[in-house]
Amino acid sequence: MAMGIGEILSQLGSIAASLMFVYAMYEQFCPSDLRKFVENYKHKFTDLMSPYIQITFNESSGERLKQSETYTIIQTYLGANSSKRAKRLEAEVVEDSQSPLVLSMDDNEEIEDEFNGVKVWWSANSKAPRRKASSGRSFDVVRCFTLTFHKRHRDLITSSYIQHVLEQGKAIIFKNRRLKLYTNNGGCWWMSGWSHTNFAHPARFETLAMEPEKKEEIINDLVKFKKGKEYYAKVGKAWKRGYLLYGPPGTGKSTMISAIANFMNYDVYDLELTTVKDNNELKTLLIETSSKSVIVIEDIDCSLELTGQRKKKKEKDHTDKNENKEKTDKKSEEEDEDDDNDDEEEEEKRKSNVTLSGLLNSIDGIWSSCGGERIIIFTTNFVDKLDPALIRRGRMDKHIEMSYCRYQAFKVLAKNYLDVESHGDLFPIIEKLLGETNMSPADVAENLMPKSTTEDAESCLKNLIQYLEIAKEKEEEEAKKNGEKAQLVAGKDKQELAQNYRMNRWRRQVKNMRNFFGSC
Ligand SMILES: Nc1ncnc2c1ncn2[C@@H]1O[C@H](COP(=O)(O)OP(=O)(O)OP(=O)(O)O)[C@@H](O)[C@H]1O
Repeated sequence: MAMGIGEILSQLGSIAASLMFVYAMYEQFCPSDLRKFVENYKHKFTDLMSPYIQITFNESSGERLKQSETYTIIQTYLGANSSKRAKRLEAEVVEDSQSPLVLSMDDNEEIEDEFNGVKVWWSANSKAPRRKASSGRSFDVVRCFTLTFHKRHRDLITSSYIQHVLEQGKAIIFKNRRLKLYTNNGGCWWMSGWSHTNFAHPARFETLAMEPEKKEEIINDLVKFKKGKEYYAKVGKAWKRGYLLYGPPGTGKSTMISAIANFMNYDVYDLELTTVKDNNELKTLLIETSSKSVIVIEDIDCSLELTGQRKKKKEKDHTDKNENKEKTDKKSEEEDEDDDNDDEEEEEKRKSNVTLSGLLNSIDGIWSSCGGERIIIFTTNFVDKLDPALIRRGRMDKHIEMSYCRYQAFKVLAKNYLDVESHGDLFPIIEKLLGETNMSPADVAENLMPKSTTEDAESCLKNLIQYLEIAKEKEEEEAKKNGEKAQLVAGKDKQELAQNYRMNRWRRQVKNMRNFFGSC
């Protein structure tokens, strides 16, 4: 006999009501032990029937329920994917990030991901913590991500996919983080160690004025280094690179360091050697540096104790100076020496007890104790003053000369400062003058900068030409003076030589006469 729809619905309704009643009775009156037992078997039964596996990643872990790093990395990875796919998102402002607004999946939201053609599902949930935190932050609920996948992909997911998620998540965190500038000159003798601020120098390779081939060579070297993890491991070398930047003041050594840090997305450790007490403190500071960083020692020649070759060179300079003293005007020489002594005293005061060997040991030591991915950069205005041991290949792998501004470098500055790439009349004049004068990019840049809002590019270029002409004249005068001085010295030398020659000839004649009369 056929049942009417109304009858079916009323029967279904009464079954549902009975089930709900039974469930409510079970929840209320069933002893907790029995309930646990039932739950356990219920899970076992569903696990047996379900072809899916679930892995849960909790927000907090450990005794103190600390924020789990893995959870944060997964959250970042899913954030990048879910912001495009999920409908309910949670927003958070993270201070130390370049993109401070971070979006992640909201509770009970689910998204699908695909890896090597295999589909997986991630869901965000909350649950009660298994145990209470012993101290510190306490949680009413613990948030977690659940990864669901088919059991036939277990190996792929557990070995490769999770690895992929962690790598991608870390890469996103690394890309978005704010760079830090660490310094060790806290200013107080009792405060050793690094302090940091955000690193926000705008220098980029695109705005760095130097010969394009040289720039490209450096960029290629950096790219090779960045991708070189396996290579360095294969050849058994620490994953580090040393650069020596040398050249006159204002040629862009510090600017280059900032451009390198921005290009590599590395933190900068600006090591002020003169405030480091001794070799031990230096070692500690270097060990505390993190990987993916640039360690910088500026003006290395001024910071170190006089050792080895520098000592010898100084002694030689001193002897040379004494010899010159006899040849040049005594008064001006005394004035010069007074100035030199003042400079030396000042330099001596600034020096710490870090020795060259201490620096070499510390630098070599960090590579064996801290792993890699660090770039170390020394800068100097006087490359000849440096001990060869300090800058030998292997320690300073690449020696980069930062030179005076020539035409190609000027073009970059003109583009940066005036937004002009050519000027039919003025560019050729500037090209010629830059070839005849030694002017630093800093000076060229200063002269290119408009002095008022009404000054246009052409008048800035004309200012530069005027400045270059004056500089050229000065250089020529200087060269003339030096030439005259050299001639004077050479003239005095000639007179002395002639006098010596006459004396020797006279001595020889006397000696011959003595011999002659002696033999008679
Ligand atoms: N090659 C360059 N490209 C772009 N700008 C430069 C360059 N060289 C110098 N400048 C400009 O000049 C200023 C000074 O340059 P920087 O401090 O980098 O020179 P430096 O070689 O480190 O000088 P010092 O030896 O005195 O420390 C920079 O702020 C920058 O604006």
